[in-house]
Amino acid sequence: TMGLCGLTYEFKSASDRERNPWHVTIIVTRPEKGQERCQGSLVSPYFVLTAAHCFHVDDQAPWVTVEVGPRVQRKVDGLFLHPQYNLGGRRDRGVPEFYDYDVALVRLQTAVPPSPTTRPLCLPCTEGASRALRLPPDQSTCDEHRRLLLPEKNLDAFFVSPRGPSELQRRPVHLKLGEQRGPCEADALRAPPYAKVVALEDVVTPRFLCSGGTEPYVDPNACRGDSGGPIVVTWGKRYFQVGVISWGVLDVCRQPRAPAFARDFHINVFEVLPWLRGQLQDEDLGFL
Ligand SMILES: Cc1cc(Br)c(Nc2ncc[nH]2)c2c(Cl)c[nH]c12
Repeated sequence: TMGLCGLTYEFKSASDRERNPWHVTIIVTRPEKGQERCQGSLVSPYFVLTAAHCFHVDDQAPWVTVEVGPRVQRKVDGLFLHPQYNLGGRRDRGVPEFYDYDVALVRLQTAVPPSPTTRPLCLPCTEGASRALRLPPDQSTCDEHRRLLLPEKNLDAFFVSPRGPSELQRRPVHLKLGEQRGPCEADALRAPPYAKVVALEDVVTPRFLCSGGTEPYVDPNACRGDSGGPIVVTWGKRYFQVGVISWGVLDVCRQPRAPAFARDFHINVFEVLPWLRGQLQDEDLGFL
């Protein structure tokens, strides 16, 4: 059974890591090619969930390290990209970068034991999430988790951006799951790389959640370096992962006044559950 996922220390003097103990940074150092950074979330003692586009098909586990704390880097012994992720899969339709199924799991060489600064985020449709939602056994179904965690309306959520060596900043966003979903998704075609795309469905698939824009609130935008980080929703005092940051329309993350069509797209964790279940079957998470 999963320990206490999505639990934080939020007292006044708590550190950024005590408030976001699931947050990790992934560092890919390719021989003669420099470094690439992404964010990720601890989802079990051995596994980190991130974006598949953080890796190239020929990347190898020894080139990847996971920073679980300031100056604490862990080695990796496995990279598992979603089998349906294929960045070049729709070039024939004018889509230079196709981010469908943009998720990956990174296996650490040694387990990260739960501590005040390291603790997994709750994955929906697991026993740990049911306990964190305080659901009785008969209501502990994946459909019930989805109904509670992803209601069809504008939904408060947040992502975490590293700001400086050991500072983590929560950025509040609104997932457009109600009637604003259509307009949010439609802005995908304003992304310069998608100028030649004919049909919205060629870029935005049912796997995506959409955030950003200025209505009803001005949402911050993710930076490319935020890719792979979790989109988190709160239930009571516990935290759940509903998305993985994938891509955005404009790279305007540090500009204070982004245009209303600057949207960000995230992979919906509920849409990749069969893959998560398969990859994490030995992690004792108790998938429902
Ligand atoms: C967070 C994030 C990731 C990626 Br990958 C980007 N790259 C991109 N988006 C569309 C096509 N390519 C962007 C951009 Cl652009 C803004 N934010 C991004």
